[in-house]
Amino acid sequence: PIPPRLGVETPHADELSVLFNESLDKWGIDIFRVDQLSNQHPLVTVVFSIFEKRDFLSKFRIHPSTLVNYFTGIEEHYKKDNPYHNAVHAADVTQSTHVLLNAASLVNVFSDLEILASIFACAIHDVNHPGVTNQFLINTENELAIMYNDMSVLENHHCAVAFKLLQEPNCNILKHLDDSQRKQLRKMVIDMVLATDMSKHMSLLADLKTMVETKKVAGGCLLKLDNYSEKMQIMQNMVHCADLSNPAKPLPLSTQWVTRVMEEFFNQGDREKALGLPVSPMCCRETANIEKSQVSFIDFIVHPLWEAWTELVHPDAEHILSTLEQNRDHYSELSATREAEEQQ
Ligand SMILES: COc1ccc(-c2ccn(C[C@@H](O)CN3CCOCC3)n2)cc1OC1CCCC1
Ligand SMILES: [Zn+2]
Repeated sequence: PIPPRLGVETPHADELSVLFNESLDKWGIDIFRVDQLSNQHPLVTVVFSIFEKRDFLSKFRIHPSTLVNYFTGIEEHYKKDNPYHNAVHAADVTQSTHVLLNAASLVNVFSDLEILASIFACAIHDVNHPGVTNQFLINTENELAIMYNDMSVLENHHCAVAFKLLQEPNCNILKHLDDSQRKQLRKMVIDMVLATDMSKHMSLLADLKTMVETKKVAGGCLLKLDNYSEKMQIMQNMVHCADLSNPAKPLPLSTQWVTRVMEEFFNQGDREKALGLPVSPMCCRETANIEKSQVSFIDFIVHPLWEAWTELVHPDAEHILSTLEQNRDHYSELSATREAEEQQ
């Protein structure tokens, strides 16, 4: 059976294809509207549409129904009752990376296989996320922490689940890649997904800054990426940027992500309290200052990363960095007024 266009059955197919025709390649597509219009299959439809746009079905000889089967399986393994780490987040990171890959200074930098690996890595990067942090799994001696010896527990799990699902019937989208391509793709996906572990953030950013410094000296061209590790560094930072892109999206989207992530963190805080464990930072619903936390998250983590990325792909990400800076000022003003109110 030929799968439906856009990869999903929905009464809103016309509206959804108009939305994709206008905004699939744009920073700031309303991914929450994609979730609604796709009958709650945001990841399948985003991946299907990107693969079609990039002609990956013919380039890699992927049958449409195999693509739909596999990413429907992946989507089902994203926990729907996670407020944040669910299939909408996966669709958001995937579509965001699709846009970043279109930067003029990245044209001809990546091969089709590297682009396939990046899109695939985003789609699966948080699959079967339990809605709690690595630290929580370690503190509660969760079976996943035991399985992965406390090392990048979530990220190892996401990768393993994704590759295991490839072995389900009619799900092997990599069937027609040759052995070398499949081995290369598997390594690239593992390298990118493991790099989404926030504990790797500082070293990833330091390497990116070094690369930007040397690139500036070498006359600003990115094309001279001759080894795997330099190319992978850029791909890892690109996916990490997309994973931390919520504060850099138009404000109406950014605020919805803040509400969702805080609800997930507060649920974790409730569980820590019930277990008599110390409540993790920003996870206590009674004391958290949401706006203030966003300002520090942006100032210490997100802005330094996007500043480095913007320099690397100059001038293609300027508008993203300025949106981030405007949003930061919005949260900062909000937190100042909230503090003033609390004084009265
Ligand atoms: C839109 O804002 C966010 C979007 C995504 C995230 C995010 C995703 C994964 N992580 C990694 C944490 O799961 C791991 N941390 C280790 C420290 O304890 C808290 C948990 N973080 C965080 C965001 O904001 C934070 C929550 C309040 C301000 C900062
Ligand atoms: Zn993520």
